Amino acid sequence: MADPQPSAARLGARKSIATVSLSGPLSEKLTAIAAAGFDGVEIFENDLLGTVLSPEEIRARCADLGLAIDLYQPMRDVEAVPEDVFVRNLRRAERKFDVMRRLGADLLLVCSSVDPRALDDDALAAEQLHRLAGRAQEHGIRIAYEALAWGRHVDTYDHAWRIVEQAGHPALGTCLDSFHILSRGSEVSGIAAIPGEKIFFLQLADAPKMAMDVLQWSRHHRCFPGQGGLDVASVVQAAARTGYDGPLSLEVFNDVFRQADAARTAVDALRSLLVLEESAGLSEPPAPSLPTGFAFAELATPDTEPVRAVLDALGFARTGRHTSKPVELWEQGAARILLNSGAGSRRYGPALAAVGLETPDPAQAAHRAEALLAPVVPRRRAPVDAPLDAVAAPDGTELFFCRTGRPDHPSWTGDFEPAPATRHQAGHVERIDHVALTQPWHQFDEAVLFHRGVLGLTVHESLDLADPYGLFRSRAVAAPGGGVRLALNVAPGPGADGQMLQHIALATDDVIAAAREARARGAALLPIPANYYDDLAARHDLDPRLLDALRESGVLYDRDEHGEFLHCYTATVGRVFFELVQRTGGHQGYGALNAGIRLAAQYAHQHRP
Ligand SMILES: O=C(O)c1ccc(O)c(O)c1
Ligand SMILES: [Mg+2]
Repeated sequence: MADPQPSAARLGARKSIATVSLSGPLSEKLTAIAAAGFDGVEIFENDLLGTVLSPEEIRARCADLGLAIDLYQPMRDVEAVPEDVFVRNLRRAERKFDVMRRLGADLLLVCSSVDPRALDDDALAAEQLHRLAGRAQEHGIRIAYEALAWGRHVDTYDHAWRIVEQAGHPALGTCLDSFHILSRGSEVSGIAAIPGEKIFFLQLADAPKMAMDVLQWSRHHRCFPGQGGLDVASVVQAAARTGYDGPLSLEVFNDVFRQADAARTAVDALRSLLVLEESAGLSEPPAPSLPTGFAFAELATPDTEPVRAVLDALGFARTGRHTSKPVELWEQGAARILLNSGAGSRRYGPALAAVGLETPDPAQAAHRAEALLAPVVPRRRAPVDAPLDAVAAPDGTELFFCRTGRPDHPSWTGDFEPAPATRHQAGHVERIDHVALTQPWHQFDEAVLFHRGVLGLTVHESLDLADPYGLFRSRAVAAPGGGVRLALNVAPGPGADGQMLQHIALATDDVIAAAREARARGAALLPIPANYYDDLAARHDLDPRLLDALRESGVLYDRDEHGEFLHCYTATVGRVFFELVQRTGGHQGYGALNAGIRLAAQYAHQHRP
């Protein structure tokens, strides 16, 4: 769990979150929300109905935790109904006013009606909302009217605002919700027409672009800003320009977050608001110091022998030994692999434990990471070790901000002394091309936002990859220039052995030669089915000699408008495997088209008779 840093959260606007966004009982949600560093909450009615705490106890709990109750919600199906129905609605409202008095809440969200009895009559809607606001005012309560994207007659924010304007009551304003606005494709420029003091509340949610019914989309797939495909910052900016100075409040309905750990989700949520504020130009956290390359990848395993054998076959040589820890440095070209036998698990075998990122300004990168609530890795170093700043990514991988071999900064390589060389570096490997990290399924969105926000990496489109027992998502995050590329994959489900495999892709100048030589030196490379090459011949107009060479060396092939991508894989050791890749002509991909072949081949290899 991240160390909450409320001071960072308190910069900029006040920040709130709707209790519906998190898992668990209300009391645990409130604890998680406060621990992350939020200023306030929207209490969702269902959370109140389902708790044994009385409204007074919820009020006291929030006060103890330093949380304001910014909103109570929702009240549904109020407006534009026949008079007898409306009279009953007013009676319903009185019950809510009473609960709110006991809670100490003074803002009630009313969402546009989905009642089949509601009439398409703005004047009636305005008149009835005016009466409701009058009643509310007697209790010191204000009403924020929100257009649901699937409202029966009112489904856009500008329509809701027109009704609020027509009603003309001081206790009636509007609530803007970025999901409803952006899911309908509404122009955010219209927000400028609303006086800031009539925007009573601002709710924020993102969502991946999906072609589906908007109600289902909203109720299952909302995510925190920066995790989906909507331009939430444009809504924040537009609202800020009106003079709106209320809280930025997250309201996310999401099947995954409803199950995930609330404390962790709350930190993820607050991080999304911090990144959003920066994107909207409302705050300036320390700027990212964009990584330019990989300094190293560290594998942890008590039993190093199987990995040493693979590294040796790939042409790496052991060149150094840490002066105070059981860690070996293996090098080839600019690719550096650390083998740490003082960590890792005997049960699962070798695993990727850490990645070193070449960073122009490591201290700056660490300041940003801290400001964005990244858990800082405690320095467990010997007195002589170079000071290294590191943070833990959501999957536990430690990310070190490094400056290797520069005179202006201590280099981690200074902690290594020359080791008796195993052999000469002999392969075609030039550097680390990318690292693929498998994420637990319920932390995927968090991981994407973490790498984008904390490291400043660019997020590429989400892909669906098929393996024999599942379909899972994959998203690349990369630094401009491509010096650092990470592929984030969702762990396939339990049906696919549920393994959290990770891999290190090594850039070569000649992958076919590299594969042949690695095999000759005893590497087990992943066999690729002949059917793949028959199909490849049909898909691409390849030189028959190249096709033969690919087939013979087990190399996969992909191509885009920029160039080619040739790659092959070693067998898996523990939880890791290596990939050899060759890019030509500025190819930017990762061989996604071949991922299904690779996964099927890995499955077959693992279950070979
Ligand atoms: O899904 C809903 O019903 C719902 C309720 C209240 C909101 O503020 C909202 O945006 C959606
Ligand atoms: Mg809403």
